[in-house]
Parts: sequence; C-alpha cells; structure tokens
Amino acid sequence: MTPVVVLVGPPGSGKTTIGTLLAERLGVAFRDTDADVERAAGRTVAEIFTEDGEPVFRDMEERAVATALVEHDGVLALGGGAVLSAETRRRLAGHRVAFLSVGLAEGVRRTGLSTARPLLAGVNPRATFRTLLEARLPLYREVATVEVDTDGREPAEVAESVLAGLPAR
Ligand SMILES: Nc1ncnc2c1ncn2[C@@H]1O[C@H](COP(=O)(O)OP(=O)(O)OP(=O)(O)O)[C@@H](O)[C@H]1O
Ligand SMILES: O=C(O)C1=C[C@@H](O)[C@@H](O)[C@H](O)C1
Ligand SMILES: [Mg+2]
Repeated sequence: MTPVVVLVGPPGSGKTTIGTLLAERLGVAFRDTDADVERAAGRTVAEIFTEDGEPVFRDMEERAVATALVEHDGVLALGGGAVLSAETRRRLAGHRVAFLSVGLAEGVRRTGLSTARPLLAGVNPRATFRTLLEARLPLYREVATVEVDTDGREPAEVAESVLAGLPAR
C-alpha cells in the first residue's frame, strides 16, 4: 500500500484542510500523523511537548510516519516538522509528495496564537515562524514531487493544483 499523496508543509499551510478536501474529492480516506501520534500516546501533541519535550515527540512522529506510509492508501498529512527527520526524508523517496507552501504573513495569520501548536505558542510567533520557514524550506523541497503555493488561494483551488500536479494513476 502507498498513499495517493503525502502532504507536507509548515503549520497553517493547510495540510489538514486540503487533505480532507482531496480525500473527499478522490473518495479515499484521510489520515494525519499528528492524530496518529495523539491516539498512540493518549495525549495531545501539546501535552507531549510539555511533559516529555520535543525530541520524544519527534521519535513518536518518525514511527507514526513510517507506519502510515506502509499502511495508508489514501491522503496522508504529515506533521509540520516531520521532514526534520533524515530517516523520514529518506522514507519519502519514491512517494508522491505535495509541499503546500505559505508565506510568513499568511502563515502567522492562519495559525494565530493557538496553543495547539506548541512551537508557535511563544512570545513572538512571527519570528518563530520565520526561523522555522528558513530552516525547513530546503527540507520540504527536498522531499516534494510538487510544490503548491497556498497564499491568497481558496482551499478548493489549492486542492485542484495538487491533483493537477500528481502523475496519472
Ligand atoms: N488556502 C487557504 N486559504 C485560507 N485559509 C486557509 C487555507 N488553508 C487553510 N486555511 C486555514 O488555516 C488554518 C490552518 O489550516 P490547517 O489546520 O489545515 O493547517 P495545517 O497545515 O494542517 O496545520 P498544522 O501543521 O498545525 O496541523 C485553518 O483555520 C484553515 O481554515
Ligand atoms: O511544525 C511543527 O514542528 C509541528 C507541527 C504540527 O503539525 C505538530 O506536529 C507539532 O505541533 C509540531
Ligand atoms: Mg494539521
């Protein structure tokens, strides 16, 4: 089994929103590795970050991604930081991977001050988001087979572009 498409991108790029739409459009299931980690741990992502720290979360995430890549044949969204793992990037080779990109202003606006995103919950979410984008852009691009800009575009439009960027099945 292999996912129809794997979605990567920073927080607020629309992985959950676009992934849900795409799955509906294609008549397949949607799966999100953040939800997989939460189910396996019986805790929210924010609780894991607070109680055990980011490295523990990244280990759990790496395992969740590896499992989902072999188990899931629908649309798969990865956590925003999943590409930080070199092992995960290696595993993504050969998969159809769409990078949903978002600019700094729009990304910060979309994620707001939600405490559900522990990495952005600090005092200066804009600076944190900028650093995060700079560090991760090359990693998203390394794994992506298609890149779709989501800035100022409706979710339905973005979903169409992802579909158009996939090779025929
Ligand atoms: N193309 C878009 N245009 C406008 N708003 C959008 C778009 N895509 C997503 N949003 C909004 O941005 C917010 C974040 O979207 P979403 O939760 O899908 O992002 P995500 O990539 O899954 O984030 P995370 O990495 O935190 O899980 C939501 O409120 C959603 O409605
Ligand atoms: O961008 C990130 O590093 C994260 C994104 C979310 O999807 C969660 O996986 C978690 O909040 C970390
Ligand atoms: Mg999401």
